Amino acid sequence: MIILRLEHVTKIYQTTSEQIFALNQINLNVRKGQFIGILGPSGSGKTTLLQIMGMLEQPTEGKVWIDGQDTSQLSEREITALRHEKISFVFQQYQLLPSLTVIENVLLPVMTFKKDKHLIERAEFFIDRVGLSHRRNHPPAKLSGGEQQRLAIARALMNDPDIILADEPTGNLDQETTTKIMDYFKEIHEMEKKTIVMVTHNLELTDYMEQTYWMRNGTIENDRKLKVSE
Ligand SMILES: Nc1ncnc2c1ncn2[C@@H]1O[C@H](COP(=O)(O)OP(=O)(O)OP(=O)(O)O)[C@@H](O)[C@H]1O
Repeated sequence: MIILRLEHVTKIYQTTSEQIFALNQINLNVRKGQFIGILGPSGSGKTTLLQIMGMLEQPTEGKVWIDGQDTSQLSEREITALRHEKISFVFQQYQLLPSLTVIENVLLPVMTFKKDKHLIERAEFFIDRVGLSHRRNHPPAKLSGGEQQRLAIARALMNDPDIILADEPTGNLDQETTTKIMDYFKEIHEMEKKTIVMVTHNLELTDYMEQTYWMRNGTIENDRKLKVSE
């Protein structure tokens, strides 16, 4: 089953002096439960692609289908609701709220700090899952980079998304911490059957991925140099 489909997606950024074709006629199908990697040089369009997949940006041309829904037909409000229901993000810079504690950051996607026992238990479950129970009431600034990214992964699981979009999630981490974080992604992929799309520069991470694509100047191709599952 196709969970994410891009059809002739083009994204043009208009600056005062030029038009930048960040994406040029991208066609891509992601199957439910797949773990795919997007690789390519700086400026090739990887982040733009991920943002369009997550409906944070709209394509200039073309369509994005999420779980069978043509998102071009949706209002802003419907897009927000669909994103909340189906998608979570993990970023290179973690994007945690510094004034909140670990547990409050995990509760943020469900927008509650009230004493909803079920949600608090759920947040505690994911905090435990990423090995941060002892840090429950600490602010993110007290955590290491790897711990902050584990917290971001716990937060990403809170709304039980079908799709996790990760943009260079290990870009700020050393090799050992990178392996730990990738093991969490592997576990989420295998045990929770989440679909994961990960942008990375790190060729070594492709061992974790079932399929990889290579981007160049806003176009995408199956990476034949790397492992392809089909
Ligand atoms: N908001 C914007 N306005 C104008 N141009 C933009 C904007 N966002 C991205 N671009 C341009 O679009 C192209 C693709 O950028 P994008 O960030 O998607 O590449 P990337 O492959 O993720 O790069 P990196 O690996 O360096 O993060 C680049 O030429 C970039 O300068």
